[in-house]
Amino acid sequence: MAWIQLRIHTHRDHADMLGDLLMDQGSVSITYEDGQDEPIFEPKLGETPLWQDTILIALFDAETDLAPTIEFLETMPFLGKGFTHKIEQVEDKDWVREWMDSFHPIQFGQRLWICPSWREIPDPAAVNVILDPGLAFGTGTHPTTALCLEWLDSLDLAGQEVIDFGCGSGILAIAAIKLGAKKVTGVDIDYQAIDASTANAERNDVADKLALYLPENQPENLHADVLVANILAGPLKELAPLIAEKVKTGGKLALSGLLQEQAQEVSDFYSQWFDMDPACHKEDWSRLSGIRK
Ligand SMILES: C[S@@+](CC[C@H](N)C(=O)[O-])C[C@H]1O[C@@H](n2cnc3c(N)ncnc32)[C@H](O)[C@@H]1O
Repeated sequence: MAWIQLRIHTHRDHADMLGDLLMDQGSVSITYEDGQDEPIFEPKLGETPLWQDTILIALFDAETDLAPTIEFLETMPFLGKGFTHKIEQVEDKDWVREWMDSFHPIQFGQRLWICPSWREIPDPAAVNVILDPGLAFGTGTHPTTALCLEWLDSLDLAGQEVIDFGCGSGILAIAAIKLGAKKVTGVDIDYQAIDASTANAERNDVADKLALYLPENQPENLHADVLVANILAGPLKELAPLIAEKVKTGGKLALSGLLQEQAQEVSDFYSQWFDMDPACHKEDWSRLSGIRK
């Protein structure tokens, strides 16, 4: 089945209402895109913020005559006569296949691979984490995850206790276990991340070494040899005393989720507790690392 889509530039204050109107007009799905370059990095739980300049895309069955819908929208005061819009044909595809085709095994550092379950493992003798994209963040394709995976691969984790703060899909926690960690604790504010990490750990046969907590349930006196936190600059600064307290003297720390321009400030802040290394960068993102004083 083929489709047509109607693209309309709108303001975030009108986007939801416009979406509802278009669903009433027979649209089968509504999607929102950034109309400018205004990144939204990490919305709070339960929030779905939109961009000031939002592009709304309404999908319709290809047989739909959109003329009455356009006429109707022209009566809306926030759009008006001759409002800017575009109608596009969308060729039908096997979207699941298309999506699956875009994920491939990726190598991080010397030993570690992240492999989608539907792909052949390129190097069965390597350290392989089987992981499919899901609702929680963390497939390995984002530079911040990649920087943390490369850092974990560079360590000798045999027998070490590790904390993964902001565990998302569990990708870093599971990689740490497969790289030799004795025990890993994953913490996340999002219960979907806890569920995803549990399922991914089970699939990788490492669930017995992974303990997962929402922050309010994490054990007191949780201490580790290695702590990795891929969150964002703001929370990393807020959480700094708590993070520092969890790392044993001489223990190792990696922080990511930082934009390059934020790295120096966060590094300076953490140097109260850690001897910090120079930052590593990938695309616009940075990773900091250090040793607990
Ligand atoms: C960028 S994702 C990282 C996921 C995964 N560790 C990775 O490297 O791909 C950040 C995760 O941190 C979680 N998070 C954000 N703020 C947090 C906080 N204050 N405490 C614990 N987790 C937090 C989010 O829910 C999200 O799952």
